[in-house]
Amino acid sequence: MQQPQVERLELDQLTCWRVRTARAELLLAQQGAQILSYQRDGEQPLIWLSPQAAYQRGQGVRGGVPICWPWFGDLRRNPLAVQQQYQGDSPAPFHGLVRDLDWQLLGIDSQDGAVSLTFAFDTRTQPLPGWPHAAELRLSIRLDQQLSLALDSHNLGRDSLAISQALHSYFAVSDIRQVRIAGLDGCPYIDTLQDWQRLQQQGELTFAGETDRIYLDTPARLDILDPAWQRRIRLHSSGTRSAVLWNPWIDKSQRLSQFASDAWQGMLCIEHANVLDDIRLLAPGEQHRLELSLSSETLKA
Ligand SMILES: O=P(O)(O)OC[C@H]1O[C@@H](O)[C@H](O)[C@@H](O)[C@@H]1O
Repeated sequence: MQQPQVERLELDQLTCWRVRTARAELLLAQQGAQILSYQRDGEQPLIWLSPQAAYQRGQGVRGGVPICWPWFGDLRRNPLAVQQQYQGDSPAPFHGLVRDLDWQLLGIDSQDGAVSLTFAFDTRTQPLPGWPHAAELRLSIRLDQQLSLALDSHNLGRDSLAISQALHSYFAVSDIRQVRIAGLDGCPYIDTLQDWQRLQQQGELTFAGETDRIYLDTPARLDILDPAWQRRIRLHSSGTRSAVLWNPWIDKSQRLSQFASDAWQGMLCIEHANVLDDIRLLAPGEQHRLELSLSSETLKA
């Protein structure tokens, strides 16, 4: 069996690792413990990375799997318990505080053709501006036949802690107008583009315009069906009952950083989350694990 290889490299200002196994390649950055890309041999990329991506310190990279924590999106749209944890004077950054900071690499382990990497972010040694709470975040990444991520949030303080979060995964697709998402039928969702109305999904989700929705009561399994690439991407999750489905479409693409004006056609985000009714309240000492694993198979016509 070909032994996995892990190579450290600098992409412009960022320290990154390229992991190669017998069947796949993964690229990740220390900043934000961000997966940047994932491609299985003989297939199109599974995780999308913008060709316009910039590798600059203090700036999130467009694409991959950014981690949104300790809140998701606009803090003002979060439940009060999450908002109250932030005491900063400056406006709260979108998607939390850790996506453009360096995490610590705790270790790389290679066994039986699989590679595991663990990153940590400890607010006791790296205090977050405006967020005076003791917590440790850990991201465990495992690359074998599939890609598995586990994000652990551990409350190390004396008071309970309210967090919202997401694994903001960007997926590569042939053409957004032709893909379907299975598994959401019957789920309630908030359409953030229609005054945050609460609606209900009927059947599979397809895309015909800008989409920015928060799905609730989501199941453990979602599938991306991509007939033009004859591919089904399977997403298995646990510790999450909410997911954000996002595609910027034409107009919003013009306003996004590190994003070509036609890039919306080849990507979509499914962000496994803990948001709105699904935020987590951690008692002192309590931990929460959010898990996601990704695999793919041929989609028969
Ligand atoms: O440009 P950012 O901060 O990475 O955010 C990208 C998108 O992230 C999604 O999670 C939001 O639902 C969108 O509204 C937002 O545009």
